Amino acid sequence: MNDMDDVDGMDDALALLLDEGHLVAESVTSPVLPPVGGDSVDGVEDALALLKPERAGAAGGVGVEGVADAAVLVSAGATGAGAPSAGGRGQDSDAAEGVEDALALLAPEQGAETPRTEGGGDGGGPVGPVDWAGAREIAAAAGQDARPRTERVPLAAALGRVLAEPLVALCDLPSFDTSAMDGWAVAGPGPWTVRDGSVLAGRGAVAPLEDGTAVRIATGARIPPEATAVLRSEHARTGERPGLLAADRGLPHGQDVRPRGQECRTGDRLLPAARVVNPAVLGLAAAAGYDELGVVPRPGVEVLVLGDELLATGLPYDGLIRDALGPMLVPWLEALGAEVAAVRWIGDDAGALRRAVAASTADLLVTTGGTASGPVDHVHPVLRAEGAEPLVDSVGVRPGHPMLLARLGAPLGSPAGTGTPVRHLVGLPGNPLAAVAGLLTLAEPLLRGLLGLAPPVPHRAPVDEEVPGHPRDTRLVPCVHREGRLLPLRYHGPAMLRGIAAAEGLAVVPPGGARPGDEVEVLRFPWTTPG
Ligand SMILES: Nc1nc2c(c(=O)[nH]1)N[C@H]1C(S)=C(S)[C@@H](COP(=O)(O)OP(=O)(O)OC[C@H]3O[C@@H](n4cnc5c(N)ncnc54)[C@H](O)[C@@H]3O)O[C@H]1N2
Ligand code: MOO
Repeated sequence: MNDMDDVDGMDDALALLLDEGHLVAESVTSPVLPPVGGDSVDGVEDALALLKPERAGAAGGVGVEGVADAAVLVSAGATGAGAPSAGGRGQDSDAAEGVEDALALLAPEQGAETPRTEGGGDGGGPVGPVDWAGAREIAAAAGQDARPRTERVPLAAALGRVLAEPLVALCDLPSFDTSAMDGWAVAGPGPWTVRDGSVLAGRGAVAPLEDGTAVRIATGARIPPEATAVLRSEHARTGERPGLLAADRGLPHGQDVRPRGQECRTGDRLLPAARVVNPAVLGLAAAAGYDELGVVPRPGVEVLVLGDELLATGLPYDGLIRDALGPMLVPWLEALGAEVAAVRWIGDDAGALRRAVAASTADLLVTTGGTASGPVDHVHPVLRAEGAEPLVDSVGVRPGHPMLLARLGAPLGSPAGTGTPVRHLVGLPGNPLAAVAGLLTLAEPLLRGLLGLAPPVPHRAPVDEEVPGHPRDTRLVPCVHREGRLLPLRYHGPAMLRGIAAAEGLAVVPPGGARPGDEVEVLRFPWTTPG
């Protein structure tokens, strides 16, 4: 049992906070956490990242902790074969690879910056590894390159959509001179002779008001022609002389009259294109005469979930596990503005994957799993067979580095020639946190581009504590905000979901890590409010 569970009323997210920055050691050695066998490769890399300052002679305890962490990780991996809860088979080889990877990272030439490759590559060859920021730029540009389209939807269906064209006033606002208050419309200086009747909101034309006269008027009613001001009821004196109205203060010309066109004139641009329609925009559009709005069509997305090991329901058994990505990605993609047309469970069948890719008419295909080079990792071979153009093929980011982006040809059976829509495929790694990293690194900028949205203004915040980095790659770490500072969460291993489920976003930790107080970018989740 996790001792955190004992703390009554503790916020779920806070319960996941890292203690004293022991990101790596916590996930491997803590007696209250299950051992994490499969993460030993990443773990060793992370741990060795901690060694670097020590080797470079940096002062402080980080390097010392790093040494301990690295030793713990290597021994955990090496002895893991005998510990069923640590993953059982495969531990020895994981550990060996881990050590090799780790040693490779220590070599000076390996410590060099990941080369940043520009989009296009040399004659369509693999484009990668690309650094994290570069990958996002390529994805955004790929989306922006797609042909802009517009569809008209009724106002009630436009919430959350993106304006495809500027919102232009279809009428003056207000569309007639309007009384801003309940009281009397008056003509000229007082006192005024009161005319019979009342002018109410929503009524048709009213007779002109003669100089020296007044008529009762309601807020929102049309100002009678020739009226010069509105006298509020509470400022009026009546009864001093029958039928005569006076003001208890000066009444400037135009007082409490909203003149026609005060807010806008017909044809004025009220909002630029590419604004997300929120409830206030709907109100403005309605006031300005709109019954429907021209919005950018939601990019159509198909999700192809790969892997023979996946179950749709029930408890894991016999090496089978629950599909965590189908249930997570559909609403997440929709929150990013996509319309998910289908989720298909393809298994590890290369032929089925190729047929699904070839036939799909979606703007974006998102695959999960199968991005690496294992015996049943079919994404790369299928893309090659389909003649797809790789735009990004692996990214300098942890987790998620095998993620990829490719431009696809026309769907099967589509007429040759003009009008062929551009289709893209984002390949997400199978490990769930790695898949989220791919979603936010490649799919989100691509979708924003397809929607005509500019890249978001980066949100930055200082980290509350030391966050270890990878020596060459960016790290994406689940985090929460507390009092303006970012706290990284534990359970951040590539195969884990606990951290991300409690998180408000992913902290973008630069190569080498972040020191307490360093500002880092945060990729906020669509459902978290700015803070
Ligand atoms: N020789 C190497 N092997 C691996 C490398 C590498 O660099 N060299 N990278 C590792 C990393 S990092 C990742 S991430 C994975 C990426 O692998 P794939 O994209 O091919 O994913 P799979 O092998 O299909 O699955 C990985 C892992 O995730 C689980 N998974 C897959 N789909 C789901 C799902 N829908 N819901 C829940 N879990 C899922 C799957 O069972 C595996 O455990 O490759 C490493 N290997
Ligand atoms: O760490 Mo992998 O990069 O789990 O995606």
